[in-house]
Parts: sequence; structure tokens; C-alpha cells
Amino acid sequence: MILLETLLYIIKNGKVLLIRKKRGLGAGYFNGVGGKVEDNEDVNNAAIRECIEEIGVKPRGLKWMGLLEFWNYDNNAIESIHFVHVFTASDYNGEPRESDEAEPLWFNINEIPFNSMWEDDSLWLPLILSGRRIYGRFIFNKWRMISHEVHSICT
Ligand SMILES: COc1nc(N)nc2c1ncn2[C@H]1C[C@H](O)[C@@H](COP(=O)(O)OP(=O)(O)OP(=O)(O)O)O1
Repeated sequence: MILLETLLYIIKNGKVLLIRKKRGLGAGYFNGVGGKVEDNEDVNNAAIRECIEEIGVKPRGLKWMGLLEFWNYDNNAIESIHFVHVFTASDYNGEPRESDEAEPLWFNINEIPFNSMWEDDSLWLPLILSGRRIYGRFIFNKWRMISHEVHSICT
């Protein structure tokens, strides 16, 4: 199963808006806002749509910050490959609200709750939050990370 997905981090006043995911892949973890790109949808519009659906705000000042690949194996068989386009936004319209998918919470940039996030996040999210564009590839077995590579993109 190959999936095209998005992640979006709204950064404002020294804080980043994360969600506590309530269902699906990564339920219980804090993460950026995001989900699957729909047929005939571009990744920018998917990031905006997911943000409206999950926390009720329309992000503004969207910036593409990189591409992440998450390969999950079940022993020797590939279970899923996720190509995830990552964005930041500098502002938004509306007020963040909880939905059946997500609870939004603000965190200081230097107090990200990595202990309650996907294992890979501490390897790349600080780079994105400091304004670097990146490419990363993370290999998992049954969603335990077994190897990784992260590179800055020259821009
Ligand atoms: C494995 O490492 C991952 N780390 C992080 N930080 N985020 C990840 C990882 N793997 C996937 N993701 C992200 C990418 C997407 O934003 C979500 C998964 O999307 P989901 O399955 O929730 O997609 P939706 O379209 O919202 O779901 P529904 O089909 O339920 O509408 O996780």
C-alpha cells in the first residue's frame, strides 16, 4: 500500500500548534495536522483541507518544507509506504477547535512533547521548525524504527 499524505505545522508567536490524534494511524500521539491526499487533489490543497477538517482553521502563509518517506515492514514484507509532504504555516483564519479526529494544543517551540510522538519526529521536526527544508527516509518494522536518514535540501 503506497500512500500520499501531508503534515502541517502552524507556527505563531514562538509556539507550534500540534494535534493529539484521536483515531487512525498514530492515535494517542501528538503530531502535525494532516492526512491522506485525495484523488485529483494537489498536496497544498490537501494540507489546507485537512487543517480545516481536523481543527476548523484555514492556514495562511503555507510553505513547503520537505518530503518524508515512512516505510513500514512486517518482517520481510512491505506493509505500507507513506510519502508525506510537510508544510509550515505562519498564520490562520478562525479559532482552533476539537473534532472527532483531533484535539489541537499549542506548545512552545522548545517544549515539543517528543516522548508522546512518533519515534522519527525528534530527528527532523526541529529542523523544520528552524526553517530548514528536508528530505527524510525512515524504515520501520511493525512501526518500530530500525533505520533513518535525514538530509537538508539546498534551496
Ligand atoms: C511513522 O512516522 C510518522 N511520523 C509522523 N510524524 N507522522 C506520520 C508518520 N506516519 C504517518 N504520519 C502522518 C501522515 C498523516 O498526516 C497521518 C496519517 O493520516 P491518516 O491515516 O490519519 O489520514 P486521514 O486522511 O486523516 O485519515 P482518515 O482516512 O481516517 O480520514 O500521519
